[in-house]
Amino acid sequence: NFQTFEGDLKWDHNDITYRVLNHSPDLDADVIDDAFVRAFKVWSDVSPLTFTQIYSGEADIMILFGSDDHGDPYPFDGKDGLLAHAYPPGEGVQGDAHFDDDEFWTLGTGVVVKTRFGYSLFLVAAHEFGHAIGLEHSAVRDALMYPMYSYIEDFQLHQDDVAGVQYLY
Ligand SMILES: CNC(=O)[C@@H](NC(=O)[C@H](CC(C)C)CN(O)C=O)C(C)(C)C
Ligand SMILES: [Ca+2]
Ligand SMILES: [Ca+2]
Ligand SMILES: [Zn+2]
Ligand SMILES: [Zn+2]
Repeated sequence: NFQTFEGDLKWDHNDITYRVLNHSPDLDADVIDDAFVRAFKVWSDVSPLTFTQIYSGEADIMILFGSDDHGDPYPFDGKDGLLAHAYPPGEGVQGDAHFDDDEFWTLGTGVVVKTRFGYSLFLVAAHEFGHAIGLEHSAVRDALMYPMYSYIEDFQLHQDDVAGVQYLY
């Protein structure tokens, strides 16, 4: 029982672009970029969507790290609590994904110790990108689109998530 946004907001094109506006100091820039590539692949593997990184101009999905007030009406809240947020498909800020840089961002795989004390950028990004392509939250506890973060070692997209994206695209 996935949910879409009011009126089934979706992209009117399948070749979606994204741009990483800045990087968190917690991880190397290429590690961050790779986490985003893997998070987009979660969705492109089960839909006709493709995600291409651009390095200038306006992309569909503009990605940034910010803390507290970061230029939109939804300020972050310091360490823990709200980890990130993203807007459903559309023009301008729609489709964009923002990550709270007061969190300690770690890898989605690898040193579990670090992940125990941090949040997996891969898992959080995969959730945010779900919103950015039109999925709202799911009530299924094991679904990626469930509203609460939980660290999963070997991540698998839940059938509920797949049903949602395949319903839209
Ligand atoms: C650890 N903190 C949490 O679990 C918090 N949940 C989040 O920050 C959501 C993102 C997670 C699911 C990656 C916010 N969200 O839905 C963005 O699209 C609270 C449940 C405390 C709000
Ligand atoms: Ca946008
Ligand atoms: Ca926070
Ligand atoms: Zn924001
Ligand atoms: Zn969410």
